[in-house]
Parts: sequence; structure tokens; C-alpha cells
Amino acid sequence: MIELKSLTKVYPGGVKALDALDLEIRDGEFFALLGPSGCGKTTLLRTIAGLETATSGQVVIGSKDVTHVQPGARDVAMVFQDYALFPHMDVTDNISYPLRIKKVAKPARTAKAAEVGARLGLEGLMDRRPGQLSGGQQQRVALARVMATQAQAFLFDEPLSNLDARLRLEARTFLKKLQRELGVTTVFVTHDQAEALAMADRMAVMEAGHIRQIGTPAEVFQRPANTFVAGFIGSTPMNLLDGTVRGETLEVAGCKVPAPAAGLRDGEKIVYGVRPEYVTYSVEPVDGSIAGKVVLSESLGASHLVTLEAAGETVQVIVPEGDEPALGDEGYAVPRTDRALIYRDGELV
Ligand SMILES: Nc1ncnc2c1ncn2[C@@H]1O[C@H](COP(=O)(O)OP(=O)(O)OP(=O)(O)O)[C@@H](O)[C@H]1O
Repeated sequence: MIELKSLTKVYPGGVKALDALDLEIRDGEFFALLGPSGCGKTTLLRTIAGLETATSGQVVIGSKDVTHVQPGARDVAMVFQDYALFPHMDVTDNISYPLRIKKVAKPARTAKAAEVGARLGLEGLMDRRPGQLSGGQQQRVALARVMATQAQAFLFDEPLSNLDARLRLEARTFLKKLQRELGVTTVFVTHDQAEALAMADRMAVMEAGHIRQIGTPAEVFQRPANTFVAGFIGSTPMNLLDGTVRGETLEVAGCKVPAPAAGLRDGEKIVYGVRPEYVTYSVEPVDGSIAGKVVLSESLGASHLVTLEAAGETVQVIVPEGDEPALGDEGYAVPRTDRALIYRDGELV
């Protein structure tokens, strides 16, 4: 288990990269730290590893307070964004390097490197140097090096960022499977929401040194806690439309839609959120729909992302391929009320 208590990191020069952050990562969990560039993900990971010192607050690993413990004595192993392999060493020596530091004898080191290397499909490449390997193979060497250490926790900083789109997809599945098998608590940093949703058991969404939501991928996707998370998660961002409460209904983009939540005050201003995946397109007016004009249609392969302009608001809808309307058509966006959300002052009601 990794526990962060009121963790704050202020860099020399005054940048507050982490602001009184609380987080509990459970034993054996595959946990993602997700957020836009500069939000503090890498700083958080490095502070867990001990490569950065906390300005205040605590880092607890297992049941031990390691806030002031040297990185080497924290029993965590980190994979860096650039893999940080030694170019002059072959794969065996790269994988077994941490064991050499721990003064493990050479035959035992070599045997361990061979065992872990085989597990990651590196047999036959053990005598090569990093420069003679593909990106995906280098990534596996970096993972093998971490696995060989048998640490209590693994920390990955954007482990898939150097791979091309295809390899990334393969590596996702592979990493997740591997983590399951090993059952070692793993924290990984990514700025790619799809990657976090696909791989993590739970995730934290960060913004400017704060955690804005912690939850399973399903929770974060279905019920974003605030408009920041709503806009950040999802391959197409959630529709976030200004609305006014009118009794039992809402006035959104000049139309009346059913209110998806109770306890709203008549006349109050809210934000109505619904994912394009949960909005259908209709050529005929339907109760509770939003009338608009088609201004854009983008192919997503098997479906189209259709953008409607409705009384100064933009509404996006996913339409099955073949059913997409023509540009300039007048049509109706029909949101699923059971999937719609209300935000008051940016927070989920
Ligand atoms: N060594 C440093 N000295 C001063 N400021 C730093 C240092 N390292 C990072 N920062 C600042 O701290 C903030 C958080 O940086 P961090 O690298 O943790 O973000 P990140 O979320 O990992 O971003 P990215 O996805 O771009 O890697 C940023 O404003 C960054 O400029």
C-alpha cells in the first residue's frame, strides 16, 4: 500500500507542483495518475520514489513512513519515460544492473536476467545492446530490469510514450496482464486518458497540483466529479451546456430537456453535461431534444462525430456510419436523461 498524506512539493523558484495531496493506493493495485502536461504527475511519482523530497507531508509505503528515506532504501523500482538503459551494456547486464548494485553474485544475476527476460519474450536478444533493439523491445528490457528487483512497488512514468500507436495498444494489454500476474502495486503516469481508462484498476485525475477525482475508470467516465474531469476524460469531450432550471425541466440551448437530477432550484444556472455517445440524432423533433444545425461531421471509422450548432451552443452527437446527416441539415440532438449530469459551480450535483 502507498499512502500520501497532505503531500506538498514546492520547487526552488516557487512552483507548487503538489498542493496538500492525499491519496491511498491499495496493495496490488494498478493505479494511473492522469492529467494534462504540467499538472504534477511526474513530480508525484518521483516524490514516491524519493527522487524528489517532499516540502511537507508524508509518504508511507507498506506501513513504513519513508518521507525521509533515501530512494535506494524505499523498495520501489521506477521505469523512466526514456527507459534510461545503459547503451554500452547488453540486455543481460542492463536487466541485472540493480542486482549488481545489491552485490548479488554474477551467476545468480545472469540467471535472474535470463528468467525475467524469457518472461518478457527477450530470449535471443540477451546479448544485444539497446541501440540494436526496437522501441518496444527496449521498453521490455526496462520493464525486465524493474521486475528483476522484486520491489514492493513499481512506478512507471509514461511507459508507453515512445511506442507507435499499434505497439502501444499491444503493450497496454501486455502490461496489464503482466501486472495482474505479478500482483505488485504499480503506479503509472500518463497524459492519455484512453490509456488510463483501459489499463487502470483505479485512477486519480490531476489538475495543477491537485487531485480532482479518484475512482475506477467506469466511475470517472460515467460520473465525472467536476467539469474539469468531464472535459478531460473521454475520446470526445462531454457536451457541457449552460442551462437554467425551469421547474421540472431545464432550458438548454433554447430548448426544454428533462432534468436528470432532483433538488434543483427554480431559476438557477447550471451546466448540463452529456457525452456525445449518449446523444442520438433525429431528423424529426422529439420531446426533450435540442434543435440545431449540422456544422461538422468527422469520421471515427464505424461512426461519425456530428457537431450541431444550437442557439449559440455546440452539441456533439455520435451517429452510426451511414446515418450521418449532411452539413447544413436542421436536426435534433436527443440526450439520454439517465446519462445526463448536472454541474453546479463546476461540481457534480
Ligand atoms: N526541477 C524543477 N524545478 C522547477 N519546477 C519544476 C521542476 N520540475 C517540474 N517543475 C514544474 O512543476 C510542475 C509540475 O511538473 P511535472 O513534471 O510534475 O508535470 P507533469 O504532469 O508530469 O507534466 P508532463 O506530462 O508534461 O510531464 C510544472 O509547472 C513544472 O514546470
